[in-house]
This record gives sequence, C-alpha cells and structure tokens, in this order.
Amino acid sequence: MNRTDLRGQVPTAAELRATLPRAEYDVDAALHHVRPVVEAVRDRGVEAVLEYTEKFDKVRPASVRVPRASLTQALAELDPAVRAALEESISRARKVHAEQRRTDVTTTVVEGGTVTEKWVPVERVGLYAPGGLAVYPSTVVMNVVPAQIAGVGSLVVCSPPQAAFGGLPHPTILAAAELLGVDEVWAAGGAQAVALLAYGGTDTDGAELAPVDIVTGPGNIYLTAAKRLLRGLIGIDAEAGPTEIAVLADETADPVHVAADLISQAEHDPLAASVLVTTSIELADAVDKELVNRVAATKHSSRVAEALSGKQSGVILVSTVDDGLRVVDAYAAEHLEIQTADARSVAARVRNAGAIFVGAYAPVSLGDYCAGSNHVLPTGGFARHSSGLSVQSFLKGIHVVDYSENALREVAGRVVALADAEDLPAHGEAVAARFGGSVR
Ligand SMILES: NC(=O)c1ccc[n+]([C@@H]2O[C@H](COP(=O)([O-])OP(=O)(O)OC[C@H]3O[C@@H](n4cnc5c(N)ncnc54)[C@H](O)[C@@H]3O)[C@@H](O)[C@H]2O)c1
Ligand SMILES: N[C@H](CO)Cc1c[nH]c[nH+]1
Ligand SMILES: [Zn+2]
Repeated sequence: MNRTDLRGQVPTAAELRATLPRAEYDVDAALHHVRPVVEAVRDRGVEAVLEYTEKFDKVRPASVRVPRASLTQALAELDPAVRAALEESISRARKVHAEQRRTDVTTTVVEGGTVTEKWVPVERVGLYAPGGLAVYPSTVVMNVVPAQIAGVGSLVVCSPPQAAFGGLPHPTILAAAELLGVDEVWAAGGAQAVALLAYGGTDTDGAELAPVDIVTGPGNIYLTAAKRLLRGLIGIDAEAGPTEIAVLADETADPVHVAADLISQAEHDPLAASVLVTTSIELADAVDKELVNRVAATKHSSRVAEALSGKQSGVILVSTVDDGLRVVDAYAAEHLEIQTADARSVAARVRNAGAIFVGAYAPVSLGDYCAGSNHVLPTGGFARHSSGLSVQSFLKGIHVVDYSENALREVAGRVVALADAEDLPAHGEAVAARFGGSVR
C-alpha cells in the first residue's frame, strides 16, 4: 500500500484532510448521469424502470414487484446454516436497536405550560439492499430491523434483479425479507430504484408501488447520486458509499489480524478504502508482507488488489497514538478499528467514526453481520457530522405545545416585545387578541 510518513509533523485537521488517502468519488458529477434516469421514472414509471434495468442489469423481469410465492419459496429453499446465521444476526440487531427507541418526554415549563417531544415513525419507507458486485441479505436486516422497531407501518425493500435468477433479486435477499416479515419487495436497482420509491409506479400486472417518505440503504455512486437528487421529495439517511476501514494500531497489534481486516473491506469494491494508521514501522512492514500472500489467495483478489493499491488506501506512519487519533478523527472512517495497547481508553477518545471496533476480537466483519450494531454507516468523511442507520433514522420528533390561559398570560408581554423587536407586530397581536387586545 502507499505510504505517507507523518512522523515528526503536527498537521492541522484541514491539512490532514487534504493529504489523507481518499477516493475521487464525485457524487455531484454523477448527478447529470442519473438525472435522465430519475426523470424518465418520474414521467413513465415502471416502463422506464424496466428499460434501465435491461440496460444496466441485463435482464427484463416479467414484473418488478416480486411475487409473494417467490419470497416463501426463497425462504423454504434457504440453506439452513445461512438461515440460522440470519436469525442470529436479526436477533442481535433487534436486541441492540430495541434500546434505541426514544420515549416521548414532557417538560413542564411553567405551571399550566408544557412542551412534549413526541416521536412519530415515518409512515412508509423504502429500504435498499445492494446487489451489484455482491448481494447483501445482511443489509436487508440492517435496514429493516430499525425501521420495524421505530414502528414504521409500511416497508418496501428494493434490490437489483439478477439475470441468473430470472430477474428476481438474489434468493438470499428474498429469504431475508421473508424472515423479517416484509412482504413488499421490488426488483429494481440503482437510481431507477430510488426514483421508483420516490415517485411510486404501477407494475406491468397492475400492482401499485405507493411513494415512500424516506429511502435508506447503501449503494454505488448512481444510487447515492439519485438519493442526493431526490432529497427533499424524500428523506434519506447519511450517504453510505464504498466501504472504508481505518485501523489505528501500535506495535502490539497482530499483523495477520490487521492484514485480514484491511482485505475484508477491500473485497466490497475496487473503490473501497483500507487505511492503516500506525506508530510502528515494523508493524507496517509486516502487514505489507502479509498482504502479499493473502491478496493473492483471496477469492476476489483483483478487486482487493485494486482497492488496496488505489489512491484511497494506504499506510500512514505517525509518531504517537495521540497523533494517530488526530489522523483518524480527520479521516472520519466508516469503520475504525483500534488495535493498540489499552484499546478501550484509546477508543473512548475517538470523535469521528461511523462505528468503532475495540481490540483484537472485534473485527469489522463481526459488525457487518452479527455484533448487533448497524452496518449502514456514513462514508467519505460524513462521520464527522452524521450517524449510521438507527431507529432514530425512522422517527420524527414533534413538539407538542400545550399552554393554559394563565400560562400564556404570564409570558404574553415577552412574546409581544420580541415580535416588535423583529418588526412582526401581527405575531404579538395574535397573543394580545386573547386578552382583550393588550398585554402590556
Ligand atoms: N456503507 C455501507 O453501509 C455499505 C454497506 C454495504 C455495501 N456498501 C457499498 O455499497 C456499494 C454497492 O455497490 P454495487 O455496485 O455492488 O451494488 P448496487 O446495488 O449499489 O448497484 C447496482 C446497480 O447499479 C446500477 N448501475 C450499474 N451500472 C450503472 C450505470 N453505468 N449507470 C447507472 N446505473 C448503473 C444498476 O442498475 C444496478 O442495479 C459498494 O460500494 C459497497 O462497498 C456500503
Ligand atoms: N462492510 C459493509 C458496510 O460498509 C457491510 C457488509 C455487508 N456484508 C458484508 N459487509
Ligand atoms: Zn463488509
């Protein structure tokens, strides 16, 4: 991997951001490519979805809505070991996400005056599970579990149709949906899926897809560009693009673990990013050596090799773990592993990461499938300001203001004073009208 030596230097966060490895992933540039797709689906519905599906997925499904029988059949035919693993993943995710459900809080501001923050689930959501370079039944779990726990009443899953399966999404995607009790699945991928979810459409056999309020889930640049384009008409989660792993390690880390973990995320995409930040040049050398053999032997060797040699991946040498923390905070990785002495206390000092994996026995792959945490996480530095998918992503907070006559009278003069200060006297008059026209 490329090396950057920052030992003996103390760059600012802005300087770090300018020098750290990062892919050229220009979502804005992809907007012009997906705009015609989105507009065609808006104007011509499912017919346009099918045209783009033929073009990009090389298959034309008979219908875009997946028949109910295909869902039950997929689960019936699912390998029992995969079923057991999905059940474990679902049950752990439910355990963690159940604790996230916020309860309504009522604050008594004055006697007779309360403000309640009420959490209301979004009515209908569209959940995307990618199906390009790999298929992601685990992402069905990570989308559906928080939405269900939030209390969303209507869920639809979209995943790309697979030519090898007659235009249906991959059977493990269908089986995961069935296991989770989701019965509305549509075979659409990328930008056309997001547009279909946002605008709705009528299938070839007359089945209706009602527009959703929010679309969540990760995907490639076309999916992300469509989410960015349609944001406003629909809500979206944080952008979750090509997978990233950063490992902050010192001389106590095992190079075999570090190399295996860097490869694990590089296998998602040639654009995936694997970054090692270390105080130890010996560890960096040992990891590089380990990578040579492992990359050659791994199944998706060329994809991994491309990701690891890309400008988005590399080794950063730092003088101290404190300097390393500054680097990983500036980078704001989707996944951050801490493989140092006293990993817990180092992890406690991290500010920016989608998820943090502490110590030798918490590899990112555990979080991808079975830790109970969510794997739909912000990439591209978005972890500086955004969180991963959670129950909260599917809830809206509404303030409910309930004041009695006396409680309003008590504060009426203040409202009028502020309204006058803003030269919006009608605001004050709306209060005064309740008290005979004057509150002074
Ligand atoms: N951050 C996360 O939480 C997370 C989780 C899982 C996966 N991922 C990432 O999601 C991404 C999945 O990408 P993918 O490509 O494998 O699957 P995908 O489902 O996002 O994309 C496949 C779709 O892209 C569309 N497409 C293909 N070529 C196109 C073109 N030239 N123009 C317009 N549309 C086109 C096709 O319609 C196809 O259905 C990977 O980068 C992976 O790393 C991220
Ligand atoms: N690492 C991905 C999130 O970036 C999630 C995933 C799903 N399956 C395997 N990995
Ligand atoms: Zn992964």
